[in-house]
Amino acid sequence: MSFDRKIKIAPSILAADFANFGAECEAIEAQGADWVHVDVMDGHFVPNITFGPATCAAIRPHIKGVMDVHLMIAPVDPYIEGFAKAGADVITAHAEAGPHTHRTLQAIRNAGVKAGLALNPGTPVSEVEYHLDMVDLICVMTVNPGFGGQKFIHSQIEKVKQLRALIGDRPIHIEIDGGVDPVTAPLVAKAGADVLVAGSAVFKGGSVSNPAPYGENIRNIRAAAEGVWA
Ligand SMILES: O=C(CO)[C@@H](O)[C@H](O)COP(=O)(O)O
Repeated sequence: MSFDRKIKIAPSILAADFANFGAECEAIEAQGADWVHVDVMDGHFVPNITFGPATCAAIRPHIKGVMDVHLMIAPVDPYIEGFAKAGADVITAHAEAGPHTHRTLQAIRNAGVKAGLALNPGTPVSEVEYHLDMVDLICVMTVNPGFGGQKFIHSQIEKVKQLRALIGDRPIHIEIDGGVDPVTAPLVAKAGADVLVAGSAVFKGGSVSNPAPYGENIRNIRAAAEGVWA
């Protein structure tokens, strides 16, 4: 997985057909998705339950590109190895998931996977300051984690700007997760984000048997985000 700062669209399969994940992953990649974002929730760290490493392993053969696994679970450390073995390219843990973030990031990298750190909307940028040498991605939650289809929290744009200034030239992705659509994508792209996770705004109007809307939705988000540099 090489590093670049081009806009990458990462559809969240939280908004996909849960009975058809493999075909959904193939459909979004065929329609232009750059990464596939996989939301793992435990009903404890967040008030929703999705799936675990077995589901990730099952969908892995259906993903040609990057499998971006977002762990909304606590504790997180006992499960890192399982998600790495399931074929994750990136594993993102939450700064709020436990007291030993540095150890968690070490464990992710030791498992041979790129390490991501997610910040809830109320968590300040200073939380990542002493982890910059340990992260490949910082995920700014622009909704409270747990559910798709929520409203984008605008206060997080300032956080993205602060992060961009803090990161400087380091090869660290800034990922945005929650409420991303063609209206909010340019706001976060301008602030310095490069990976845009979008669930409802990608999957709306389409299906495995009618995937063209996925392509149109992805193109619209990408064009809106890239438009800020035009
Ligand atoms: O992690 C989460 C929610 O916890 C996100 O990945 C959402 O699934 C994004 O969904 P939309 O806001 O784009 O519908």
